[in-house]
Amino acid sequence: MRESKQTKDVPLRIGQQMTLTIRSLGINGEGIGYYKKKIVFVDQALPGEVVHAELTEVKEKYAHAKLVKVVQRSPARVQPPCPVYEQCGGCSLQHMDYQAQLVSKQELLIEALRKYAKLEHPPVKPTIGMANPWSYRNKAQFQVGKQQGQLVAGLYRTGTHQLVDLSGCPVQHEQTNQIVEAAKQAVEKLNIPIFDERTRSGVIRTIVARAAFATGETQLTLVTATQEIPRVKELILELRYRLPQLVSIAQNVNSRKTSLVFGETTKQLWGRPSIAEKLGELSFDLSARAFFQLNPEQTAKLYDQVKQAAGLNGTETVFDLYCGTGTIALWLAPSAKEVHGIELIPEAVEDARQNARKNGIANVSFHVGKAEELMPKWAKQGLKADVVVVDPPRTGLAAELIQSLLQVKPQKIVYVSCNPSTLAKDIQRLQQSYALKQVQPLDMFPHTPHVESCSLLVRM
Ligand SMILES: C[S@@+](CC[C@H](N)C(=O)[O-])C[C@H]1O[C@@H](n2cnc3c(N)ncnc32)[C@H](O)[C@@H]1O
Repeated sequence: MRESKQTKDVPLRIGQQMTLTIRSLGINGEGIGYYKKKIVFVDQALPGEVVHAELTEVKEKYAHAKLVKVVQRSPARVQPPCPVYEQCGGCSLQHMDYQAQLVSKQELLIEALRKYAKLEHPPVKPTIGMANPWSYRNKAQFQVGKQQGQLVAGLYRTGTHQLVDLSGCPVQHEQTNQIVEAAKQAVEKLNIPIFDERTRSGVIRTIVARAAFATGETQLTLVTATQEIPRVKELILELRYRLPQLVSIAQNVNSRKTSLVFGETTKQLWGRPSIAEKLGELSFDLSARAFFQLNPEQTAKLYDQVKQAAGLNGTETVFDLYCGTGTIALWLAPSAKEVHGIELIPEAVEDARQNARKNGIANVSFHVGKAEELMPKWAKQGLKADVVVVDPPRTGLAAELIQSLLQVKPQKIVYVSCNPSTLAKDIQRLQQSYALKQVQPLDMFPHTPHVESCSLLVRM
């Protein structure tokens, strides 16, 4: 179907079919085309392709469409290897060749910096990818349910309550897949009831499997709606028989009506309360609920980029803002005079302090609070940084923090971002006193549209 004059002033409607040329990739991995100047996001369409698409949603400024047919195919189009790729929606770029994914992530950053930071030639480097972009996730956190009498474990299809079975998920590490399968089999064999959200009856809600890549230790946590698990002793024996490499079996109790996975109470059913993991030179004890980055191989590369950008010589005071469990601070501490971290969540700060003790690192301190409140307060008290690392959530930096950075003027700002748009908007504001020297994209989650980057801003 060609764009015709006939339809020029007729509003678009759901169900309408059209032919579009896809110009670029959107932040959620959809192809972007234009129909009479209106932006149309087409799921699973790739840049350079000509596609037939059918509108599924029409808004004032944009529309969404589903792909009906690829008329002209991109050379980057590949057959997605995962059998539930369409239903799951987690890896929405699996239909794109991996090298092309890396290029598109670099382009997304360039586009965002052109649009919001008004930079004609943003200094964005090629994306650092993975040699093997599969089996990279160290943790599976799968809901369980019954479908046609079968026990399934996986994730809900986006926007629905339909569970997609993720047996053998190709981005999960082999060990986490094995743990999930064995846990399913053991629960099924012993007839332990699965939690049913509608009736709010049953026991098992979620299977959480974690593997420590550096040490090979593994951990299983069963999240239950009830305090007790029926036949728990038999269950432990079954799990140990099926998974001889397990180091830790825990139960977390979550009886609330909530979309949060974990409840307040965790009980150790068998083995050690935590597993040992290493990242670079650092050691970690990971308890059932402890946060740890999901792709350790890329995390180490990201932190090396942060270190390189910070360019420390041992004399600097560094702030690690939005520090989580303190891993960036600990990565930098041996090269700095001192590092101070700020993080909103008290449990994460506790973990950060514990991680510092475990690694014998004394020139760090971690503080609970909002970065935008503590940093100006410290400045008033005379504590200022030479280098500030920020790693905010998707929303980017708080306006008060940007203001404080512009007042205190540290020599360097190293900005770790998971959202090109907010990064570019924040850089636009910081540009009055800082020059953007480089942006290094890094692929933390291959086959997903997630774009992580590390940028260096230097005081002018
Ligand atoms: C992207 S994570 C940072 C992770 C950490 N740097 C790492 O590498 O593991 C963002 C963190 O910022 C924290 N956070 C959110 N808002 C904050 C605020 N206003 N001040 C300080 N921390 C905040 C979140 O709790 C979260 O741990």
